[in-house]
Amino acid sequence: MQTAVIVFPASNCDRDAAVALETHTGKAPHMIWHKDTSIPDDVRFVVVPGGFSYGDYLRSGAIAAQSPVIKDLKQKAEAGLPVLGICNGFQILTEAGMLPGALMRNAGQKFVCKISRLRLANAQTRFTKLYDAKHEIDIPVAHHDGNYFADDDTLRRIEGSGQVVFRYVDNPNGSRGDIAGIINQAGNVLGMMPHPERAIDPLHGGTDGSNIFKSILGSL
Ligand SMILES: NC(=O)CC[C@H](N)C(=O)O
Repeated sequence: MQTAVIVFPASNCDRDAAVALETHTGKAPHMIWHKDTSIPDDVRFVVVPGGFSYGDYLRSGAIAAQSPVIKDLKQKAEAGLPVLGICNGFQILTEAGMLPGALMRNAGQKFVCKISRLRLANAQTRFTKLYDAKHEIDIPVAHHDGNYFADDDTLRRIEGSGQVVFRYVDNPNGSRGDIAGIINQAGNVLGMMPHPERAIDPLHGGTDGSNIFKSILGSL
């Protein structure tokens, strides 16, 4: 199955995302430079990877959200293409208006780099259906702007419609509602601050991230 990773200036988790996709599909993804204006039609799943696109200037993800390829990504996502935004990728998807809310500076003002324990807030999405809803999972985080914010109305709406997918057990960044990951209303765009692509091999210290890739790829 053909997948793709979008690469921005100063993406640094694009290779990890590519390894995760190749591990789960047996096929190398297309690496799509952000200046490309379209995503090839054979692509069935896109990862917007982590990193420090444009040096995190202005706001993390704000400049990358204006990249030419985002227009086509938006159109294809609206038509149903599944998209996973990881860390800086999540920031880019919120800045592009593809997911609600914003990622602000961590409450502690420091970069946080550790394994975080997550609860499944919704184990029935296309990205999480292979998880046991009762299990907690360990996935690494590495960010300075992971403090999820949404206004009260938005928060009520996403909580009410099952769009909160992951919550931190031990909130490392001050996110409202301990939110670590959310999905769009249509259920095909997931954004999360933790890095599932860094938890797919026992050599990573754990494989709890694998089921995200298996769930979404298995749904295609
Ligand atoms: N690992 C990442 O993607 C980091 C995201 C972003 N640059 C931040 O520090 O918040």
